[in-house]
Amino acid sequence: MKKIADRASEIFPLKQAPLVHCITNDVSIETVANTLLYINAQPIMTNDVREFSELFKHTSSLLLNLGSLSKEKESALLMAAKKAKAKKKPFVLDIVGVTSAPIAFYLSQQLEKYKPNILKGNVSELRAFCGLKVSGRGVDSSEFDQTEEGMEELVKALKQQDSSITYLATGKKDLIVSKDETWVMENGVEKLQQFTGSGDLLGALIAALLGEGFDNLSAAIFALSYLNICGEHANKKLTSSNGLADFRHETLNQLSLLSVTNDNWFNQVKGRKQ
Ligand SMILES: Nc1ncnc2c1ncn2[C@@H]1O[C@H](COP(=O)(O)OP(=O)(O)O)[C@@H](O)[C@H]1O
Ligand SMILES: Cc1ncsc1CCOP(=O)(O)O
Ligand SMILES: [Mg+2]
Repeated sequence: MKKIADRASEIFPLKQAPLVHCITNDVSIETVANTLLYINAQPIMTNDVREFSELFKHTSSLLLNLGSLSKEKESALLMAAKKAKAKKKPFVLDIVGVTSAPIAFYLSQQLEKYKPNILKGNVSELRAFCGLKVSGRGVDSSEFDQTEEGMEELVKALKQQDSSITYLATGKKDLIVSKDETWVMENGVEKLQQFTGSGDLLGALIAALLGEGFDNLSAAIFALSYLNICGEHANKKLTSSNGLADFRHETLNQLSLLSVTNDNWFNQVKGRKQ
């Protein structure tokens, strides 16, 4: 952790302004694009497969998000994943909604075969992905899926998935499972669950770090910790007259501020390797 912490102060804002191609959902698309700009990455939100050949010559990484699916988006997601594998372009797969959307679930299984660097979702989505019993519905996770036994069961199931992929399950505690290492991370505040797109923008942060050249595990740990510590700082700034929209606004503000005002932000990370 000490070695990682030494590098953390220099990560944000990103030095190389990676261009991140995002195929994401209609709900949080603007938040995702702005998130990338706030950390000095560049977003391009393109679903049109006719543009992919040219676009892939210029992009640093790719984000695929299964929220608000359509037939057209399904084809774009499959085509982008296929191209990413062929061109060795790093990509994140965010399996939004697989808990209760059978088409998204089937698509997540197909897309996994193209070997995303990171496959992420909330704890309920990752449980559904692994075929475990779930209480979560829609796109949100359930606290009943996050008991100690439930989390242990999920770690075991993730360890049996594809060992070339790093899996991230988010919630009160976050699990990162890669071939050789399992991490349990504990930053963040509950309010992060109460604005739509917090998971989606995390996917974009990870994709940006992959585009900047970070390895899978470092990209997951740095992006997750940065977002969650931004949320903690935002929460501290709120008074009783602030609502959840202010929390959202301040968390997004912190994406461009935290690294500048707290160059030792990584010392605030709570997490451990199992
Ligand atoms: N109860 C919680 N306490 C602290 N942090 C949380 C909590 N729930 C979610 N988070 C954090 O919020 C971010 C989004 O996670 P989550 O809400 O699980 O994703 P999604 O929006 O995809 O459902 C993650 O960084 C996660 O660690
Ligand atoms: C509400 C909603 N419906 C389809 S996609 C979406 C946004 C999901 O965002 P997140 O996964 O970050 O909660
Ligand atoms: Mg999500």
